[in-house]
Amino acid sequence: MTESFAPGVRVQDLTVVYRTPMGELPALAGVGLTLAPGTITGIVGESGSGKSTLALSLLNAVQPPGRISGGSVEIDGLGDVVRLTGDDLRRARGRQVGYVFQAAQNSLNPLKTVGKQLLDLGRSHDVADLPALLREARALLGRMGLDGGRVLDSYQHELSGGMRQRVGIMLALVLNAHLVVLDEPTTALDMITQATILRIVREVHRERGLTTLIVTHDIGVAAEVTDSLAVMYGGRVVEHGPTMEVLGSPRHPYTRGLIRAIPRLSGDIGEATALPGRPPTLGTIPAEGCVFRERCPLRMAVCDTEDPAPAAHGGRTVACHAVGRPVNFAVRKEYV
Ligand SMILES: Nc1ncnc2c1ncn2[C@@H]1O[C@H](COP(=O)(O)OP(=O)(O)OP(=O)(O)O)[C@@H](O)[C@H]1O
Repeated sequence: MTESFAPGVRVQDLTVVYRTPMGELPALAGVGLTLAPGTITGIVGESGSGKSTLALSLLNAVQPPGRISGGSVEIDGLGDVVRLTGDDLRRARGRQVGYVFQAAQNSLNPLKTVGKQLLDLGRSHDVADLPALLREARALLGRMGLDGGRVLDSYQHELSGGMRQRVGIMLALVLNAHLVVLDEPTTALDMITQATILRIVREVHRERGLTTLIVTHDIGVAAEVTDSLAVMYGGRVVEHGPTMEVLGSPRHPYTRGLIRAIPRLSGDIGEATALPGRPPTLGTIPAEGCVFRERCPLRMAVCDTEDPAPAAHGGRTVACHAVGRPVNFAVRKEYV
């Protein structure tokens, strides 16, 4: 890959199942998602909606008891990563796809300093100039407000959760990958540090011409950094489009509910309305019909039997039977 190559990513019909006592159950069911080259895409949704599973699939890194049972993940310059195996897959991870997993704070090796682990990473990817790699790591850590030299000489237990998280972000960026996947990159951080990290993620994204995917629980984080936003529910992408459009005029009833549930900084906390009910688990995702119908104020008869396919509505895709159809006014009035 060349220096300025931001890859596009096309996830098509992706299904991932986990083995459970009830048999193999889908955590992702026929997911489609396109990441345009050079953009930052956010994935939001409640716990268990499949965000991390989708992020892992971009690296073909779903671990047993899970497996990708269908579909493809085409990354420009790499091909379908679902088909990559062995050395090709190992080389792609880190070098072409940089990633920070959700548990990044705990994923360092406790027996080696950060610097030693960085050198191991460099060697495993055949980096010829290891001193340059160390310099780059120190510079990235410095930008994130840390003393790079000190951090590289430290063991995991000598670093706070927030420092380890920043080490994780450094490791995702240091090999100069052009597709970067960040799963909850700022959860362990206080508000000020979170803002700093997000600014750096955005700056590095722009400077290097990356394609970036950020998984987050936090719609505020998504609003701040992403160009495009995918909303997940029950293993489906229910709405996807430009972030400001999705947040400014959400169309899927789940997206609306999520946004109404956010307490505003200014104004009455009572204005936030919790979404009634709970998200489904693998065992309770309905086998047919719309996965959101139990909590949906726009439920219609068809929702019980047909899983709505994502359909284009302007620059957006929305998977809902009620969107784009005339809806019973009494229901709408109560809901809007
Ligand atoms: N190792 C596993 N074994 C069985 N089920 C799993 C496993 N990992 C995830 N799941 C299930 O798959 C579904 C999707 O999980 P996933 O972690 O992708 O969701 P998520 O949206 O990232 O949630 P969170 O925000 O809590 O991380 C959930 O129902 C989860 O319980």
